[in-house]
Amino acid sequence: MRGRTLYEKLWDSHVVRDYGDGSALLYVDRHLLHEVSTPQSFVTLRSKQAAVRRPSSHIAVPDHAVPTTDRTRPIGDPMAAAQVAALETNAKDFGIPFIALTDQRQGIVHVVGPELGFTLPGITLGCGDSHTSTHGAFGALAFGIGASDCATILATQCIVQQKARSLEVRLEGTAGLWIGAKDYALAMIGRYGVGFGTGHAIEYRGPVVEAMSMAARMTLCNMSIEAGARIGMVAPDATTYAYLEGRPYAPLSTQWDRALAYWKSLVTDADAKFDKSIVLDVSDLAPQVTWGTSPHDALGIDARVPDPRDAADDGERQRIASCLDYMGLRAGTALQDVRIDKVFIGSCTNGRIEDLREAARVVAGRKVASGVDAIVVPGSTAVRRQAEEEGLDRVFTDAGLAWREAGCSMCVAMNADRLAPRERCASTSNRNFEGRQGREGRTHLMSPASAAASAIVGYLADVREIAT
Ligand SMILES: CC(C)[C@H](C(=O)O)[C@@H](O)C(=O)O
Ligand code: SF4
Repeated sequence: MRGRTLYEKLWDSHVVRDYGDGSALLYVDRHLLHEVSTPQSFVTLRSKQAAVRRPSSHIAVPDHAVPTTDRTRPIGDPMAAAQVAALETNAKDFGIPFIALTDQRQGIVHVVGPELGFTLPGITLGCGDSHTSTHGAFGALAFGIGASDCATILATQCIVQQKARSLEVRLEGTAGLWIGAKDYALAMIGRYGVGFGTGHAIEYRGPVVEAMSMAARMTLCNMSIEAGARIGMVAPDATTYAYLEGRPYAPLSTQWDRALAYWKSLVTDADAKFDKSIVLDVSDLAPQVTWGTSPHDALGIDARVPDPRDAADDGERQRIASCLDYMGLRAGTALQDVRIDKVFIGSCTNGRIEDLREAARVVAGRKVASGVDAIVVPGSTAVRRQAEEEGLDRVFTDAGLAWREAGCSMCVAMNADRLAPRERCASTSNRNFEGRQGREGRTHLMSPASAAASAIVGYLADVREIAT
């Protein structure tokens, strides 16, 4: 038998029934729920009078619509309050563990799962959220699902999935100072487009990935969906095990040893074949920033806003022109001459402690440019606490950035943190679609270091020029 990829191993070990047409019924080990994508799932469960088959394999946590200001008061926005209350009621009614807004474990699902050790190598993990690919950083088979799938998982612990093709993304070379996972992800999507991963499960490999922290691997896997891939993975290794050991949901003592022995088998065999392979050399990358309304619109910070007249075809010409119109940009403008109004540091892409440390190093001893409104929103309450222990909150507030409670916040503008029409934001999130951060808001995606540098300069900035 030919060797198998990591994806094939994870797939094979969860098949309950193979339908023989490329699809199979898969067992789902773990499932995360948030307040926005699940109300309908519970309506379905109730209407079918179905129970939750294995309540302990789920965790429900509010994150998308929650306020990032004072948590001691009730949620002011009636819709957000209703969503959070519904999640709590649904969780309680069906016996699912619920993490309340005031709980020390609260945060964005994709930050909380790994922190608790709920996300583990070798498991299947579903969540009604497209950025579930994040959890693949642990060598888990993790994918976003719809509301009806979520009801199916709750009731049966299984889901029908179409087997994906496999795509190897090899990262090679040595990156310059301040260049990291977010830059690699944006560069990859900038080069290959938002569709190159469609229908594929990505496995990130190569020396750059092996040297990455778990936080960086999560950033990379998180962005897979922006390349069209529902799944992004990294094979587990010593970095993964060190991260997980001792976490609340991770196996203990002899179970840990048995798990470790199994996890070590979760690598792509030397003679396995990927359906597609690409190599990205990170050596000469500049910090990446987007100029348009697709993550594909990524360029080095030393570039200029593209000119529609240089486009390869009519379709692209029109797309660039309409992006420039929406973004309020003129062709040929140096990206570093683009003035910003807001800065958002946070999200499930870049809201981890490592991201905040990186941003803090840039702003330490400096001041946010006048007229710029900058917020730092930790990805979880645990990240917030850790940052406070390290004094990062003071570094941020001394520099003039606001220090907030954990949640999705301005990544998706489902709470009060949003852009006013035509406001321009340097953002560490993952999507720059029209209206994503507020109606008519203009988003420029970048790394935490670049967003921090932009906050200081007041323009899209090259972090290499202001920090050492
Ligand atoms: C609201 C939620 C379902 C959505 C998603 O699926 O990803 C959100 O998290 C996002 O990032 O756009
Ligand atoms: S932080 Fe943004 S991308 Fe991540 S789950 Fe929340 S809304 Fe989605």
